[in-house]
Amino acid sequence: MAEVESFSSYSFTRQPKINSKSNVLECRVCEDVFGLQGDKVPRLLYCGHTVCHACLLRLPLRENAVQCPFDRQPTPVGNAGVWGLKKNFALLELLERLQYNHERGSAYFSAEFLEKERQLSVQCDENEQHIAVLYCTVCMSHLCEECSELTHATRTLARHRRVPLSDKPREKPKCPSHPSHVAEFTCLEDDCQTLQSGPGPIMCFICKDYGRHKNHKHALVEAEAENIRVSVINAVQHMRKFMEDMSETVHKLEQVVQQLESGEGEGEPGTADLARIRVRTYFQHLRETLQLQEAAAMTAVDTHIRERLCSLRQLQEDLAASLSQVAGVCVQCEQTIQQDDARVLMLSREIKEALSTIEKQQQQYTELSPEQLQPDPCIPITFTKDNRVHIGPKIEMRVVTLGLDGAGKTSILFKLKQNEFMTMIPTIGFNVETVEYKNLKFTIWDVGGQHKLRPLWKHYYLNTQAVVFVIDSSNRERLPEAHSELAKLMSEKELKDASLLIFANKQDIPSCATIEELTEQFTLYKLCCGRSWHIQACDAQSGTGLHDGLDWLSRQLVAAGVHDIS
Ligand SMILES: Nc1nc2c(ncn2[C@@H]2O[C@H](COP(=O)(O)OP(=O)(O)OP(=O)(O)O)[C@@H](O)[C@H]2O)c(=O)[nH]1
Ligand SMILES: [Mg+2]
Repeated sequence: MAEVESFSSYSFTRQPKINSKSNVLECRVCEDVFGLQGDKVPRLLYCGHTVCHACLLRLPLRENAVQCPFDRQPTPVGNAGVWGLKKNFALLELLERLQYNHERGSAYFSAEFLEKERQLSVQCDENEQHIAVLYCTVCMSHLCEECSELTHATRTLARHRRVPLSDKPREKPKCPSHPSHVAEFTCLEDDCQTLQSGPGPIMCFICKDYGRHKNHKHALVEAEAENIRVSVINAVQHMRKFMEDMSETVHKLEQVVQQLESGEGEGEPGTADLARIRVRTYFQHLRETLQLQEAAAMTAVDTHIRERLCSLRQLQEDLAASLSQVAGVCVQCEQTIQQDDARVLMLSREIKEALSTIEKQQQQYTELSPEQLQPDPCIPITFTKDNRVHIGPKIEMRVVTLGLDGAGKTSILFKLKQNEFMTMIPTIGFNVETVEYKNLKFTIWDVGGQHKLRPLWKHYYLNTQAVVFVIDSSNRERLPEAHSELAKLMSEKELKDASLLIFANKQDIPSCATIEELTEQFTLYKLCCGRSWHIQACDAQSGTGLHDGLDWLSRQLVAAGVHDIS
């Protein structure tokens, strides 16, 4: 007994190790801690429950058997009575180990441990200003360290078993219908479980075997509560994991905010500043490039003006000289006709020479260009997409028309040039025409598309600003062939900067492939990735769509587009 005492009434200053196990080391009938020998030795019943020797002695014998106080299962005892029942050796071993540890125990409750107990925020029963950390299982009072020492100072009270607050023994519930009995069971029937009013699902053995829960499914209160605890612990673990994840995200957010605002290290710019710097640098570069382009454009215009003024002044001077010469000859002629006959004859040779010079000058005058004869002070300016300036009435564009034989290339060219649709013969070699449209002058090279002529296409690539690829949309069988030729063109280095206009021709023929079908079949978005391209439905017979195609082409060359300029 002395051993048990020394084990159960340890000071609050000891480690909680033994204590935290003590609830499994108590006899659940008398709530005294089991002993290694004597009255408190734990003995096993047939049903598996363990009861101390003293409590077993108090149980009534029925037909030479003791009934388990928990589940009323009988355990036969022989002539030796309860002395003959087996000791619970596993428990004894555990007890021994704990006791050994305890006797060796030099450790004390750590400040950290006491702080944990304080966090339960239970008031000390002796002094309401204090926070309890212990529970006296005899006085059933909650105590702080100080009050525990003060109130349990006497020799008898010092033996009271005090456990950390978190190890306070759980109270056994009483049966609501039979308050003198412990409610050991809980009913598992749905109706009893969900019952809001009334006695509820917990019950004693009387209710279970004879009363309102007779034949109901049931479980031990302890086991069921343990199940609930396990599921709550799982839920808590789940929540902790959730909290960890959230904290991690919050931490990441913090880091990102910091990196955005102030960068990785001391004095380093954050990503926000870096983005601003990039924008500023980009526009600074753009301004510098624009300034250079503006200067180049200005130089081009100044040169044009200077040359123009120079030639105008030269013409002015030439004409003024001719004018005075003609006027002089006129005067000379008028004076000559006033002279007498002999003098007129003498001067005739001189007059003839003067008139012949004037005739030559007149001839030169008639040979002057319309611009020289009808000078226009306007300076027509067009800006190209790369911000170059074009001075003159028409901006020129070099275009090559390619596609399979019979696609309608020549038909399109002649429709654009002469607005005529003629039955064409296959092109052997090429046709070249200039087509003027708004303020553009297209030089269009139409190259024969027959298989044997295709190796010659490459000779037309140099300096080509745009490729017009013509497809016969009505000939579905040849679409794969057209696709393969277009794919080859797209891989040509010399054409890498050229714009691509695809004319989906012969749209007048029913059942021809639509723009959407061709875009998909030719995988145009992939094939023409990184290049300016456009697919235009058209038919060379009526001319529908052809000018839309030219408009698109002009927009690839001219900055503001022909609509804005013309
Ligand atoms: N219905 C219809 N027929 C067209 C159209 N365009 C061209 N054609 C006809 O298609 C045939 C071939 O036209 P071409 O212009 O010679 O074809 P191409 O692409 O120049 O052929 P090659 O010179 O051999 O490369 C001719 O009979 C044209 O009349 C169109 O839009 N609709
Ligand atoms: Mg042709």
